[in-house]
Amino acid sequence: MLCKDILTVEYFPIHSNLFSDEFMKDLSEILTIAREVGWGAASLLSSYYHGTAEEPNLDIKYKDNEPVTLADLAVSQYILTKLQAALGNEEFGYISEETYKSQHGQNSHEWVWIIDPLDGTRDFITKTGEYAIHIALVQGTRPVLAVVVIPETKKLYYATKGGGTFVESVNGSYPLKVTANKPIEDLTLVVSRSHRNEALEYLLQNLPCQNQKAIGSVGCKITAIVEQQADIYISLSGKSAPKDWDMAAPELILTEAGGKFTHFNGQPLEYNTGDINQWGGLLASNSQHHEILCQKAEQTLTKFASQDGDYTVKG
Ligand SMILES: Nc1ncnc2c1ncn2[C@@H]1O[C@H](COP(=O)(O)O)[C@@H](OP(=O)(O)O)[C@H]1O
Ligand SMILES: [Mg+2]
Repeated sequence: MLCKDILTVEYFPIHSNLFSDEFMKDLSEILTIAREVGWGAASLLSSYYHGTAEEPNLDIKYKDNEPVTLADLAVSQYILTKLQAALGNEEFGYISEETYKSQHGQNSHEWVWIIDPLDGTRDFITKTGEYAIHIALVQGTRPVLAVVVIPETKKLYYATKGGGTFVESVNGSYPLKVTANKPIEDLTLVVSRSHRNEALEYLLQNLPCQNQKAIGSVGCKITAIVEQQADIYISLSGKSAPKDWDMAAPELILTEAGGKFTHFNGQPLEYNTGDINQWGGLLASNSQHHEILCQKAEQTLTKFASQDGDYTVKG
């Protein structure tokens, strides 16, 4: 496992030309750092999950109705400290779920790390095992590098823009590609266990794919798709919305494996725009029937809105 201390890694400059050879070399060096940080973070998070941490008490508090534990805070600090020690603050900005304040708005750096130290905190607390660590590097508004770690399966997924998706475990590292050859009725859809609302329930009941299962954490849902245990993920905001750190890393892991991840209207997701919320309907798939499912989701929501005048994607 790659868990060696990265504090000694030398600082190296970033080049703004995304597809130059020099940049690709730098991106692969940055990926090595991000993977090491991912494994280290997984080991720390797992120690809280299994009660072997020095201070295993989770001290659960609630912020905007979402639980936050000492594990979220400790892992956030670990990831930020390690990345900043290796890469500095001059060329990179850092957004972590646990340090972000809504008044921060848009980070002015071209290169911004977007970090969710513990995605699926509710599942972490209720011990379903479905929780993940997300680390994404965004250039402008789009992800170029991603690491998603699932501590309970001891698997780390990584992707770079144009470089494909890989899964790493004690057995080594393998490329992952999704395949698509099922009729729409046979697709398996994964959805949140704990963030559901009336509009989402209505949508789920009216989609052509009725094989549906609840999984905690966006990272766990998306990796279920790249592992071909599921085909589609749908997210629909209500009074609150998922955030940039929930989506940025999982999105690149899926799209580099051949999947698609868009708003229901087909538009790509954007990150670090100044509004950290990912409002509206999002559909992730292994690419098959993506457009038709997006259309059906939009039509179904329009029908729902005509029956329930109160519904809007923000409220
Ligand atoms: N409607 C919503 N409002 C706020 N956060 C949401 C949300 N839907 C999903 N999320 C966030 O997305 C992550 C995965 O949720 P779920 O397991 O329900 O799919 C959680 O992140 P955190 O655990 O990092 O807070 C959760 O807070
Ligand atoms: Mg999250």
